[in-house]
Amino acid sequence: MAHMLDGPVPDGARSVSWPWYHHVLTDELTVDARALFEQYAKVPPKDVENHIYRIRDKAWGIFPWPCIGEFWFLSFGLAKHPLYHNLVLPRLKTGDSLLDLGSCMGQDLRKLVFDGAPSEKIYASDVFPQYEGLSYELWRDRDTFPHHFLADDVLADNEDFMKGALMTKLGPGQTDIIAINMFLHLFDYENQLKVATRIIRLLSHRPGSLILGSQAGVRPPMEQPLKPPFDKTEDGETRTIYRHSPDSFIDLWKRAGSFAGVPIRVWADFQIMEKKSEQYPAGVDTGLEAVASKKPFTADDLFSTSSAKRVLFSTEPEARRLYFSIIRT
Ligand SMILES: C[S@@+](CC[C@H](N)C(=O)[O-])C[C@H]1O[C@@H](n2cnc3c(N)ncnc32)[C@H](O)[C@@H]1O
Repeated sequence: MAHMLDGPVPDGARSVSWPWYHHVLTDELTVDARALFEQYAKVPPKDVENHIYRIRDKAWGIFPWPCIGEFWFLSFGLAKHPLYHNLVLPRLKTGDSLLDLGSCMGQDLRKLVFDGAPSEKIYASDVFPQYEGLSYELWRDRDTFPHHFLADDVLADNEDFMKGALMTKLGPGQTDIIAINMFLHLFDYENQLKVATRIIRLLSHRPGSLILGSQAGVRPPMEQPLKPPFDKTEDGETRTIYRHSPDSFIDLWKRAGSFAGVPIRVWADFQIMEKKSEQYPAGVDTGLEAVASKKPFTADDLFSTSSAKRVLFSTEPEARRLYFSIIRT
């Protein structure tokens, strides 16, 4: 099955004329994002924008992902997940390990460390090995951030995947938390199932181990052709991706759980709004305090009470951000 990384990058794909290459920062550099550059990366305030433009253009030269062109890497997707503060951070502080799969510029891991997570057991993995060096350049932490980058291709054939860095350096059944942000939606259905099954195999055998993230979603779920110039392979084969609704996403993971022979519970829902300031309309009980007061946070909190769900709202049919958690039971 053809996918985006099959074959050479099409001619002109790195042109800065594509609409997903934004020439200037507008509201992407939030106060929170700026804080990370100034306080974590120690970039002088007046240099922050130019620092971002310079490294963003290097990343565009590696591969012209929309998340690079649109400065999505400044939005720290993991930190917006409803379980970030209540579950992910506390568990890392008590010794859990975390893998960021499809880590790109490594921003979610730096945000975790900035928010107090220890860095010893956090790992990044991406198909492009160049992101390791570029992340150090962006975050200026080569001497302090662990060199835990595993270059690997989650779509590799079985033999190569078994010999790859994820399986040999990290190993099956080892990782307590696996973050996949803006990742699975890059693939067609068949490849999503293959990758989801591999992710479940990487997950720790301990009940409560967690896979979480967010990605683009749509209702009803559908296969979509990729946008030009990635819509066709050199041989003229059409490239497609699969966009999920919460229900189809849950079904995908249940199938992957059965393939892997691992018991899991899956939760997925759309979130109405992207911007934090708009997320919780006045008067809405977010449920976060109720969640925070519960120790320990259990799988039941996520699935059978409304606590996590109350921060999220299913909405009308259209493209939305889909948030999800998969817990090993
Ligand atoms: C859209 S970016 C998202 C990056 C980041 N997680 C975020 O939320 O901004 C997807 C990432 O997945 C990586 N990726 C794509 N195909 C992959 C594959 N077959 N194996 C491993 N990583 C892959 C890309 O290189 C890219 O860094």
